[in-house]
Amino acid sequence: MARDKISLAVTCGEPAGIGPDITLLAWSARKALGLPSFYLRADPGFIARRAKRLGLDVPIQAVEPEDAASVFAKSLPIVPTGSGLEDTPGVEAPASAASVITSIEACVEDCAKGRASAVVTNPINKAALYGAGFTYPGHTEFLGHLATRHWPGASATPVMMIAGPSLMVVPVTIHIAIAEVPAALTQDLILETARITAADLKTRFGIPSPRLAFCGLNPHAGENGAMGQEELTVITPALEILRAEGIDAIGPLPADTMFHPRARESYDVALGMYHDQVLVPAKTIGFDDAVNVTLGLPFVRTSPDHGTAYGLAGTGKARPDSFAAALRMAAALANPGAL
Ligand SMILES: NC(=O)C1=CN([C@@H]2O[C@H](COP(=O)(O)OP(=O)(O)OC[C@H]3O[C@@H](n4cnc5c(N)ncnc54)[C@H](O)[C@@H]3O)[C@@H](O)[C@H]2O)C=CC1
Ligand SMILES: NCC(=O)COP(=O)(O)O
Repeated sequence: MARDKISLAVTCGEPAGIGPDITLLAWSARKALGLPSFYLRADPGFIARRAKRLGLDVPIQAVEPEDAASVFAKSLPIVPTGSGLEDTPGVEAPASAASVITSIEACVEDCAKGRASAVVTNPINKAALYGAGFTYPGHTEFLGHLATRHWPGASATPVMMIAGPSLMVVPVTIHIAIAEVPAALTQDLILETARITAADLKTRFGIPSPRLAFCGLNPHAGENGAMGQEELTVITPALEILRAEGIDAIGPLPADTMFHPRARESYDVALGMYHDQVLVPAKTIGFDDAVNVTLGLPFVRTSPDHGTAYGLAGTGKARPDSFAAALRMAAALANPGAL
């Protein structure tokens, strides 16, 4: 199939959250938002009920992935996936967990089979999925697993990046308790994360010599060991290895002073030692237009930078901006060199 006829595959996400809302709102404003063709893998009846609740006139058409592009201009293409879902905005329904997972699996398989150009995920309720036996901390880790299922032998180490117009960040440790961070922060993990980040910024984002700025772990980047040892024993030695490999590795820098506008001019991506260290500045600066993109996979995956926002589901108040940015970025990344 010609590449321009292949659509993006969008997952259902948590049915009680705002995923359905932002998908419907984005499709409704597809021209103004400059959106590429996409299809949703979900229960069409459920999506129609959410559209009605939101007062949106969205014609829905059940399709196969290959036909999505040809109907996208006139109707929202849905590939029926999973079981029928109740429309209960804001109310967790444990029974929907299997459909949420099936939708993610099916979208990745579409990519592997050349039926989709990239995967865009809607937000999931992580705790709800854990309750149903889901063993991965989040999409990022689950997608790494699915990559090994569908691309045997391909290198698949998922790295989370939140990319906004004025700040891109990567957390080295991701979804773990803060108490576990020091033990999880190894030289190998820093090296692997940095190498994948540098490689993907070159090949996918078109930055020929990416500048990677690393946060310290401790206040003042450890103040020469007075406020913690990890900068001296783990981070700095890793950065020396990266520099010897030709990677422009800056730091470790005190995290509290590296996100103001002038400081941000000195690097292309900031690597934090734990989730909130870099996701707080990234979402504070660019909540509406930043995109969560998984590096290190053999396929393209993006997502809005926000979660399920239960309080907004079904109200029409959720903003589709970050989701729209995720769709545009996925389409651009699926065509290497386009960004
Ligand atoms: N990629 C994913 O699947 C993600 C899933 N989550 C999950 O989402 C759930 C809720 O997490 P929270 O930390 O509360 O974050 P959240 O992003 O759902 O909400 C944080 C705040 O931002 C607002 N907000 C979020 N999206 C918005 C939008 N599109 N338009 C307007 N306002 C918006 C919410 O109303 C709330 O005030 C958790 O279960 C978490 O695991 C969180 C982040 C990413
Ligand atoms: N805070 C970002 C986040 O939780 C995204 O996780 P993932 O589900 O994309 O792995």
